[in-house]
Formats: sequence, C-alpha cells, structure tokens
Amino acid sequence: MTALQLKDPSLWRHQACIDGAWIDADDGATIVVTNPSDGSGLGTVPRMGATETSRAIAAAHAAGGDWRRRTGKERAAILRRWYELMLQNQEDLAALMTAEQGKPLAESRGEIGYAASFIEWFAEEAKRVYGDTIPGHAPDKRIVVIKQPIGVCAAITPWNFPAAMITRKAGPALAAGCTMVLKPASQTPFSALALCLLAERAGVPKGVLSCVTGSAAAIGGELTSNPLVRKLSFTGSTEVGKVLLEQCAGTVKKTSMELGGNAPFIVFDDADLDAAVKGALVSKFRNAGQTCVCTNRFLVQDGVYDAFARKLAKAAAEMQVGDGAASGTVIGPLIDAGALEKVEEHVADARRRGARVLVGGERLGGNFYAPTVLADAKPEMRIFKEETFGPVAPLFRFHTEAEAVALANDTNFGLAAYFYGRDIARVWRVAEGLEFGMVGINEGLISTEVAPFGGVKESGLGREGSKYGIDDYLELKYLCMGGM
Ligand SMILES: NC(=O)C1=CN([C@@H]2O[C@H](COP(=O)(O)OP(=O)(O)OC[C@H]3O[C@@H](n4cnc5c(N)ncnc54)[C@H](OP(=O)(O)O)[C@@H]3O)[C@@H](O)[C@H]2O)C=CC1
Ligand SMILES: O=C(O)[C@H](O)CS(=O)(=O)O
Repeated sequence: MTALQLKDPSLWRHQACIDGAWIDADDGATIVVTNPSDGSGLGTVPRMGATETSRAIAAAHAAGGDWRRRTGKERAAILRRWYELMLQNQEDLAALMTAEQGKPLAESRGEIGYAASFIEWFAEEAKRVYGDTIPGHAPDKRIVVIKQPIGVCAAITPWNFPAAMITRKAGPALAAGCTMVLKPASQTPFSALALCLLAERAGVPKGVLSCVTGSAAAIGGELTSNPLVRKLSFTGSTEVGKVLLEQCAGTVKKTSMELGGNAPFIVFDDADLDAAVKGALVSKFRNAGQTCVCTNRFLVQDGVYDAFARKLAKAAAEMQVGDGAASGTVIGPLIDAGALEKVEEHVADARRRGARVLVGGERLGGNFYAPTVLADAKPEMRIFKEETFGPVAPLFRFHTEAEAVALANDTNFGLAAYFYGRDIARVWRVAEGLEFGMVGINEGLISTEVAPFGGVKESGLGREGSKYGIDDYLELKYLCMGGM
C-alpha cells in the first residue's frame, strides 16, 4: 500500500457521496485503486451501479428547485469559497492526484490551480447570465429572451486530468443553477471525492453535487436513460463518447463532448527553432503525453527537419523518468499496462514501416516508457492515424505549406493543432485552413479557463471554459407578450 501523509487526512475519502451522505455501495462491493507508479494498492471506493445512481439523480432533482431560485450572486459566493478551499488544500489534493494518476507532483499542483481557476471563473460568470429584449414584430407585442438552468446534469470524466475535467463541468453547471451527478474515472476517484468534500464544506447544499463511483456501464446507463437528467457532459475517448451519444438519444438529452485528439505540430522553415522545441516539449510530453491536446504528429519542413530532430531528441533524452512523487521527475508512468501496450504497438509499427528511433523507443519497467523521438515517420503508420496517448514524438517531413495543411487535416479528429512560423500572411492562411477547434501559434500550451476549449469533427461537441462555457448549461426561453 502507498502511504500518503496528508495535512488533512479527512480529504482522502473511501466512500461515495449521494445527497450529502458518504456511503458504501448498497451491496458493499468495492473497487481497488492502485498507484500506477508501482501497482501498489491505495485503497478502495464503492462499486456502485444503477440503483445508487438513480437515488443521486432523484436527490439532484429535489435539490434543483432551491438551488436555481438562489440568485447568481448567492451561488457565486459559494463557488468562490469552493475555489478558496481548493487552493488552501492544494498540496493534499496534488498528493492524492499523483498517487492515483502518476503525474509529477509539480504537474499535479498545476492541475489543482487550473481546476480551481474554472470554479473562480464561473463564480464570476454566475452573476452575468444576461437575457435580451427584442424589438417586437407588431405594435402590441413585446419580446423578451431569458436564460434558465437546464436542470439535472450528468458528468462522466477521465483519469488523465482527475480534477480539472470535473471543475470544467461542475463550475458552469452550478453557476448556472443546475445540479450535477458526477461519475469520475475508476482509476482516479480520490481526487473527485476530495473535491466533492470541499464543495460540501464551501456550502454547496446536499443533493446539488453527488459523486457516484463504480461500474461505468451501469452508472452511465442510468445517467443517459433517466428522463430527469437533461444534459450529459463527457470527457474521454471518442469511442465511448459515441456510445454515450447513442444512449442519450432515447431521452433527447443535451450533450457536451470533449473527446479524442490527433494534434499536428507544424514547424515551418522560418520558425524560431528553439521556441519550437520548447513548445514541442510541453505540447508533447505534458502528463507523459496523456492529454487530448498533446501533439500526436510533428510535421517539419525540409529546411529545418534535421536541426529540429536533433534539438528535440537531445531535450527528450534529458527528461527524468520516475515516480511522480520523486523530486526531479518530469515524466511519470502511463496510467496502466493497456496504455503502455498501445504505445509499444505504435512504436513497433512505425519501426516496421521505416521509422528511425533517435532517442527512447523502449519500456523502462512497470508502466514507464522512455521519452521517444522517431525520425522518417510516414502517414501510413498507425502513429499518424491514431492517438498514441504516450511520450512518443514522430517526425514527418513536408515540402510545401499546402502539403503541411493537408497532412494536418488528414484525420477524423479536430481538437488542437499547433504551428511555428513567422510570416504573418502564412500565419493567417494556416490558422484559417486548419480544421481544429483550437490552434496554438508559436505556442505549445494553450489550455486556460478564459478561452473556449473544444473540438470539431470527431473530437467533440460544445465548448468548456470561457464566457461561452456557461451556455452549455442554460436554456433560452422566448417570452412573447401580446395585447400591449
Ligand atoms: N477532449 C478532451 O478534453 C479529452 C479527451 N480524452 C480522451 O479520452 C481518452 C483517454 O481517457 P480514458 O479515460 O481512457 O477514456 P475513456 O473514454 O475510456 O473513459 C472516460 C470515462 O468514461 C467512462 N466510461 C467508459 N466506458 C463507459 C461507458 N460504456 N458508459 C459510461 N461511462 C463509460 C470511464 O469510466 P471508467 O474509468 O470506470 O472505465 C471514464 O470515467 C483519450 O482518447 C483522450 O484523448 C481524455 C481527456 C480529455
Ligand atoms: O483532458 C485533457 O487532456 C485536458 O483537456 C487537457 S488540458 O485541458 O489540461 O489541456
């Protein structure tokens, strides 16, 4: 077992929370949570199913009336308190996250700050849910548009950002006056449960935010079919997103989908190469490459291909791999053996088809994989078509701008893209030509609460964060007053 020394041990919850009660599964079943660094057991959480989920939905529905009747200002004050409590407990929350997810402690601290920023942002947005008046279409008519909370919302979140993916949904939902039932990833439930405890301490009323841990299919089946749930927000793989979209169709639920990615990173001949390498490192190797906005394909123009390859390989070779809790670790473990196998398969396929390993290219024991740079990668390789979700940087060569944009867009995904170049006319041409929801231009780290996060094509539906993010939790109502 991993021994975790928390300043506030009460943050480490081994029960789920439904309607303000911390409880076990009805049948007492549990899930073991392990540390991906060494496979040691961290503890257990309840393995719940449809019955417990149905109770959480009913509680959310019951609590919704009072919560939506509160003013935006009242909800804002509670959310602000939640934000403050997250920052006050940042060290403990980061320790829990590194233990269950594996990312380096510095990244976990950063994620807690990032996660808290969504609560801070939507505490402010709660006070600014404005409607419209519209000039009437007849002298005796007056038209008003108001915005109202959708109602009971469901959230299903992934393991790679165990805190930020929750607050990116719960923040706007609660700010808008909605209530929420959350199902976190089974591999990282402790972060979710600690956040829910802090929400309770901040004054979020019982029933407004419940967290159900356990069987994804059973819990998901109830969340997507129960008619009391009016919206589902999901972050995870495109494959699961499609299943959930189908399941939501039966009750015509609103959905927000943040799904997979296949980000290109284009380096033009006129790029600042040192800046491009710096951007490449953060966009590729953050969370050991396990983020949906990680670069998956490096497209490098002829004139700078060899220099960029040399610089990137040198930097990758210097990255320290190890337990996320160990000092100096830059690359932690992959989440599990399945993730490691997928990375190995991608590298093996690339090598069979002619790729050269400049650095790395091997597992390091356990769930650890060496930061890897592959030269001479080709579009027929799996690593071009599929999301690797690991610390592997394949370098593809291109000749012309048109070829680079065509290669970049040659995917069913459309989440994030990046490019480095300095010709201003080309910057505009390429930015407008890329079929992605987010584009980093001479920048490799683009995620922030103030900007709309989301993708096109099979990378998802809707946007999270920014002034647009709360709209996904509101319904427009048109009032037409006659006889005036
Ligand atoms: N666009 C974005 O912002 C993000 C996209 N992703 C994408 O997600 C993938 C990696 O994350 P990963 O967690 O493996 O993704 P998954 O899609 O496997 O899991 C995500 C969540 O969905 C749950 N889930 C899985 N199957 C079902 C089901 N049938 N019904 C209901 N819920 C289900 C999981 O529960 P359980 O853990 O219990 O299986 C987990 O909570 C990558 O493709 C990545 O690109 C990840 C993060 C962000
Ligand atoms: O889950 C993810 O990959 C996150 O959305 C990435 S980010 O928001 O931290 O960039």
